Amino acid sequence: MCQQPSIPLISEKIVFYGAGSMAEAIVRGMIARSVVASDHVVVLNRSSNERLAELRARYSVLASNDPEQKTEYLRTAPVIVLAMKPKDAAEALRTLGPLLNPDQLVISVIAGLTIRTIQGLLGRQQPVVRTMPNTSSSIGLGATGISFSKEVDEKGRRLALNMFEAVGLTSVIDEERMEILTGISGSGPAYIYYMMEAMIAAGIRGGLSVEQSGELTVQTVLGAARMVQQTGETPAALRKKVTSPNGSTQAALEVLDKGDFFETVIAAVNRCAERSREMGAALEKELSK
Ligand SMILES: NC(=O)C1=CN([C@@H]2O[C@H](COP(=O)(O)OP(=O)(O)OC[C@H]3O[C@@H](n4cnc5c(N)ncnc54)[C@H](OP(=O)(O)O)[C@@H]3O)[C@@H](O)[C@H]2O)C=CC1
Ligand SMILES: O=C(O)[C@@H]1CCC=N1
Repeated sequence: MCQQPSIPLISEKIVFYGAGSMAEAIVRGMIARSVVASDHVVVLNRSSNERLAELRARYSVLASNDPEQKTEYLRTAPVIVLAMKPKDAAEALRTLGPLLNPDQLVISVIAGLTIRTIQGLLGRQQPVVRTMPNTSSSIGLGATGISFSKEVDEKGRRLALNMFEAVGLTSVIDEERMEILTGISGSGPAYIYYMMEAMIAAGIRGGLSVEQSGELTVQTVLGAARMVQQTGETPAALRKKVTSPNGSTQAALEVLDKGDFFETVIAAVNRCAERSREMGAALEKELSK
């Protein structure tokens, strides 16, 4: 694993095929860290011109919905990032396949979609990088799992790593582990936000102002994560330091345990992984159509 090393400038043109939250998070993170010039980033979507205008205004990237120009970008870009929803991926890949030449690197951020299915839908053994980033990439604090198809050469590996190292931590993993990684870090921000929503609501119900409860919760989550990172102590050891025998924290944790908090979180992570597999299986079925 590595985080925020000095990243060389990426000189290749990168086309984002899909221009939603995840594409924007990566674009924003890369541009904020100046690892790519904005005129080397192209964003394409299916139909929303307003969205493309928004991204153009925010990041000075290139964007187009003109069918001929779209085709030209896809035909020539050294790197194409697949960033549409799983339900839209099959059609997009079938259209993309015939446009590609063998050197173009395809990087997917799509949950569940396997390298085998991507190559099958493209109809060619394209070099493919399967990733699972998260939206914290937008502030350089992403966590991205990465797997490579055997066709990806050293230059392609380095390029993909540079992209995601620029926006946070990267972890190269066997593709079979991508679903469980999705359960931890791909979807993980949502669990933390949900926990924060509940803490903020509790504070407000107890009489704190919305601002007070929000600020205290954010600082608490930030401080807890930094403590784990900076002290090198385990979350369990740090938890014990907060928990005085028979004190208030112990009382709170007992309530969480009554709700089977620990096993519930594990079940949620596992269900996320299972759902990713289900989405992958649905896309794999597209191969026989
Ligand atoms: N959001 C997250 O936290 C994470 C998401 N992911 C993955 O990222 C992918 C995108 O998710 P997210 O950004 O949230 O989705 P969004 O709904 O925000 O964006 C989807 C984008 O895909 C575009 N699109 C749809 N069909 C096509 C097509 N045929 N050709 C080109 N573009 C198309 C849409 O364009 P239009 O608006 O014009 O229809 C839109 O710009 C998903 O596969 C998800 O699994 C991975 C990790 C984390
Ligand atoms: O919910 C989803 O399917 C995507 C994948 C990881 C985060 N969001």
